[in-house]
Amino acid sequence: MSLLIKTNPMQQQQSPFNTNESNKRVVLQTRALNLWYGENHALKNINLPMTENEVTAIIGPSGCGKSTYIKTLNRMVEVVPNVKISGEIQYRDRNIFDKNYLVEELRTRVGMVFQKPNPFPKSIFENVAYGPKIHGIRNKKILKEIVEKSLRGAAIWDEVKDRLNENAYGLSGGQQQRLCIARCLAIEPDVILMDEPTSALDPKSTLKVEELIQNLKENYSIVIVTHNMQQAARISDKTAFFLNGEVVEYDDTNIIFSTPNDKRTEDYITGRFG
Ligand SMILES: Nc1ncnc2c1ncn2[C@@H]1O[C@H](COP(=O)(O)OP(=O)(O)OP(=O)(O)O)[C@@H](O)[C@H]1O
Repeated sequence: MSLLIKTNPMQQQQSPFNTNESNKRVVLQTRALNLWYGENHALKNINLPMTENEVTAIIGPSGCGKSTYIKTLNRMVEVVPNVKISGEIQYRDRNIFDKNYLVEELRTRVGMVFQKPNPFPKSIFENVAYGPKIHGIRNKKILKEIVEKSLRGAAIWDEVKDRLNENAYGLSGGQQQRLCIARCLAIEPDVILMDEPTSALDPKSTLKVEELIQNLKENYSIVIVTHNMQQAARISDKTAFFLNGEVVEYDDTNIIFSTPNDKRTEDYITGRFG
């Protein structure tokens, strides 16, 4: 059967047929998750694993709950008034809703990169050093090392190494997004959540960030919300298709984009709706 959307052949080689590879550990496990904004039942009985050192794409039409779900994974969604949540999300061996699990602690492990690059109005250096400083690191030499390592990790070091003291607003949009990824790496997360990280970028910057995501999965587990089907097919290992607050289908990306189980998935990825 021919592929509906071209997927990355490397990923097909790594995980040819199924999602139940015993060698992949689950880093975040969602069980029976429901979320309401007031009366609006936005997430309905979500059960999803997020696998270690893989990219999981969350796809689906506007308003289906993608952003809500990803923001639930690091409890950002709870800043919205009148949010009610039931169910469980396990990060490694802990329930993230456990009263004894501090939100700040969770967010150092589960970092987030937003749709629009949002650097602070500070120097490039200070943007990256900000998180470590908040965590009490004051030693200049250590901070310098963290900043360099994080900028290298976000594939932007060579472009900014001679202008670390310049304001981050002077960078291009694509550079700003990679800087925000560096800022996220500086707190040494385990999981990186990305909410449409390339939607505000031009095609060239998008490609750079996509390449970066592919490299980052060696050391991190990544969850990415994207409206871009080609992007999901290119860079993710697993894909979850959301519709009306429910997960219609979750599987290896090459299966979702070639032989999906559910007609609604096929209709969506072939552009029949959404
Ligand atoms: N802060 C909020 N307060 C109340 N309702 C909200 C809030 N954010 C989202 N919703 C509602 O929750 C549902 C899911 O929205 P969400 O933003 O998660 O969808 P999405 O799939 O990310 O959409 P898009 O692709 O357009 O970003 C929608 O009905 C939306 O109106």
